[in-house]
Amino acid sequence: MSLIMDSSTSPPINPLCPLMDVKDHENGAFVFDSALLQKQTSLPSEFIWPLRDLANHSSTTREELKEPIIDLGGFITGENNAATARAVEHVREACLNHGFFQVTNHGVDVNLIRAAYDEIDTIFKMPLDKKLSLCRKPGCISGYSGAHADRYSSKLPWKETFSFGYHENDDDHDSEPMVVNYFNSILGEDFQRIGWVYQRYCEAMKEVSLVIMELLAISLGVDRLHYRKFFEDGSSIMRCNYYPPCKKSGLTLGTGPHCDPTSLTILHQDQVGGLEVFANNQWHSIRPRPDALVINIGDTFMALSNGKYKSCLHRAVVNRDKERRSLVYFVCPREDKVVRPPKDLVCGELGTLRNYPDFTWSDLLEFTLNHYRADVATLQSFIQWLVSSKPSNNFK
Ligand SMILES: C=C1C[C@]23C[C@H]1CC[C@H]2[C@]1(C)CCC[C@@](C)(C(=O)O)[C@H]1[C@@H]3C(=O)O
Ligand SMILES: O=C(O)CCC(=O)C(=O)O
Ligand SMILES: [Fe+2]
Repeated sequence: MSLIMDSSTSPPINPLCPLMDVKDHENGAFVFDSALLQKQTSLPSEFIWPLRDLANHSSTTREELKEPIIDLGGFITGENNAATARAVEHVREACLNHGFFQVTNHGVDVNLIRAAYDEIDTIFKMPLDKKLSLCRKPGCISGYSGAHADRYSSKLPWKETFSFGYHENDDDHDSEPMVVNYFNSILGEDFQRIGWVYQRYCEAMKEVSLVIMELLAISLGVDRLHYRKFFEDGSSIMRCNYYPPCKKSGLTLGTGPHCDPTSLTILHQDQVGGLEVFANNQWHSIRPRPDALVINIGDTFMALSNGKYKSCLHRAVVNRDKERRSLVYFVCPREDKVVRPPKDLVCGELGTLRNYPDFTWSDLLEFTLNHYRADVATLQSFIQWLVSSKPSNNFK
C-alpha cells in the first residue's frame, strides 16, 4: 500500500480487522458491507473519528448557516443589472469569508436532478460482489469505493461512493459521449439509461460551472471571461455519495472535515440533510433545498484567486435512521494547465505578491490520490511537498 499521509500522521496499517463484517476480496483487500454494518449497534473502531472532527456534531440544534441564496436567473439572461449586482456582491462576501454559497434559477432541469437520484441506487443497491468488481483501482478516481477501506486504515468515512470523469467530447460527434461510454464499458450495454442520465447531468453541471466562473471573475474584478476560458476545456469529476444510516452516528462521519482540492464544487443533497460548513468559527448545518445547488470554492480556485477567496471547509454527518445521498460535481481544469492567478490579483503596491507557486491540477490530484488524504490542510501540505521536491518552483 503506498504511504498515505494525513495531518493526523497516523501511519497506515493494513485496513480493517475482521470485526467489521467485511468480506475477503479476491485480491486480499477488505470491503465495507454497509447492508450488514448499518444493522449493528457496535461501531468498528476504524469508523470512530477524533473528537476534534466531531465537534458539536451531536447537537441536533446546530445553527443553520444563514446565507443569501443567489438567484442566477437575472444574471444568466443578462437583462437585469440590479440582479447581477446583487449576485456579484453576495458571491464576493461569501467567498471572502468561507467560500460557500447556494444558487437557484440555475437552469438545471429539476427532472434531470431527480433522474440522477433515481439512478444512484443502480450502483449502491447492487450485490456486494458486483460492487467489488467496480472498485476504483489504486491511484485512480473512477469507480466504486466502500468507506475508502482500501486506502485508509482509520477515520473511515461512513459512506459508499461512485466516481467518474467527465469532459466534453472532442469535435467528432460520431464518438459515443464519454460518460455513456464509461457506463457501457463497466456495466454493459443494458445500462444505457444510467449512462445517458449522468452524461446529461454532467453536461448541465458544466454549463452552470461556466456561469459561476463568470460571476466569480466579475466579483474579483478581473476580466469576465478569464476563468470561463481557463475551465472551458477542463476535465471534471462526478461523484455519487451514499451514506447508510448508522446507529452510532454521533461517533462517525460520512465525510470528514475537508476542503475540496478541486476548483469549484457543485453539490446537490437530498432532503435528509447532513452537509455542514465551518464559518464564523463554528459548524453550521445547511438546510437542504431541492431547487438550490450548493457551490463550494475549492483549493485550486483559492490558488487561482491568489488566496483572496477561501476554500470552503465542510463535512457530512450521518443520520441514525435514514440513508442519505448527494450528487457532487467537482470542476477541474485540464490537467496540464498551470494554476496561476491573473495578474490583476497579483500586482500590489509592493510588486508581485504570489501566495502560491505555479502547479498543475494533475500534480495536486496525484498528491491526493497517492500520497495525502485530502483534509483541512491539503493545499499547504501539497505546496510544501511540491517546493521540497521541485525547488525551482515558479512563485513569480
Ligand atoms: C480530488 C478529489 C479527492 C476527493 C474527491 C475529489 C474532491 C474531494 C476529495 C475528498 C472528498 C475530500 C475528503 C476526503 C476524501 C478522501 C473523501 O472522503 O472522499 C476526498 C476524495 C478522494 O480522495 O477520493
Ligand atoms: O455529501 C455531502 O454533503 C458532502 C460531500 C463532500 O463534501 C464531498 O464529496 O466532497
Ligand atoms: Fe467536499
